[in-house]
Amino acid sequence: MNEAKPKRDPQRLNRRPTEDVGPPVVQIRDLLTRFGRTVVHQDLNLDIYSGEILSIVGGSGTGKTVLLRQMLGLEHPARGTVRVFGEDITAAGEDQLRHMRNHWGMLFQHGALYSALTVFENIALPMRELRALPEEVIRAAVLLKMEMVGLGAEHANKMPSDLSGGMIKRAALARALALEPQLLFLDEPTAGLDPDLSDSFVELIQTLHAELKLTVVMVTHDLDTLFALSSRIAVLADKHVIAVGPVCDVLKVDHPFIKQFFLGPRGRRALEVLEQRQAGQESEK
Ligand SMILES: Nc1ncnc2c1ncn2[C@@H]1O[C@H](COP(=O)(O)OP(=O)(O)OP(=O)(O)O)[C@@H](O)[C@H]1O
Repeated sequence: MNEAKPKRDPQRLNRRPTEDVGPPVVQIRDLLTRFGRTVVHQDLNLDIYSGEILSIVGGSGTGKTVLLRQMLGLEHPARGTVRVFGEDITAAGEDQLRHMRNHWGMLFQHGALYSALTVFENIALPMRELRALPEEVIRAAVLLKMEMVGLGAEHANKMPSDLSGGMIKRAALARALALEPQLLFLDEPTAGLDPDLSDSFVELIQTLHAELKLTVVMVTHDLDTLFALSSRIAVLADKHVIAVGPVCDVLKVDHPFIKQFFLGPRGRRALEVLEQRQAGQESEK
């Protein structure tokens, strides 16, 4: 069980999921992130294991997006290491990073699709950038990805501006899955979707996570999404990870952010939904 007080022992901070899941897919050690005089992360440690959905939560400006960008090698910390699949990406060159990114998928909240490209071309883009795949392979793969995310082939030649918000998310997810990544990064995946679309997108992520055996790293403010998807939650506060674990463990940590975020009216409502869903699953067994 993690405690709220800052501590130096990364192993205690990063208790693994109960089953043996091998070495971490992402391992962050002693991270220091600074912008000018502002320190965003200090002594931040985090391990993310194969096959889990790890959600990062924290107050506004606590450095969730920056942390995600550091895992992608898009930003570099002032100190510390970020290893992805064992490679220290803080020390990797651009060529190596480009190669490594072929094993990751990313779904960003903004700029999800290129507005000047059709849905087909958007999803094909990562495959074309490899410059190694014949056109018929790309075509078949794009249509397969579209099917996987529930987008019919009739949408292939549409422009993003012709799609609904939910369809844009699905197309962006298809593009994130284009190169069959083992690791998927999601930044606010359900932001901007109404509750029904949000629920169906969460179900889609659940299905793909199970079928493709993905490891997922997600940043979200949405408690329903968080509770529905997360294997574990990492809470960012006081410049580092103050708690990480399954939601039931994190809720026991005595920290003002955790109380306010999870145990306010919205948090309680989302927890009730989670408990009802779990009770339903138990009675189905
Ligand atoms: N390129 C940059 N230059 C200067 N400051 C930056 C830069 N990028 C991020 N910051 C600062 O770092 C802090 C963390 O930013 P970040 O966007 O990661 O927060 P966040 O936790 O994702 O917040 P939110 O939940 O509001 O999206 C903020 O104070 C932000 O202003």
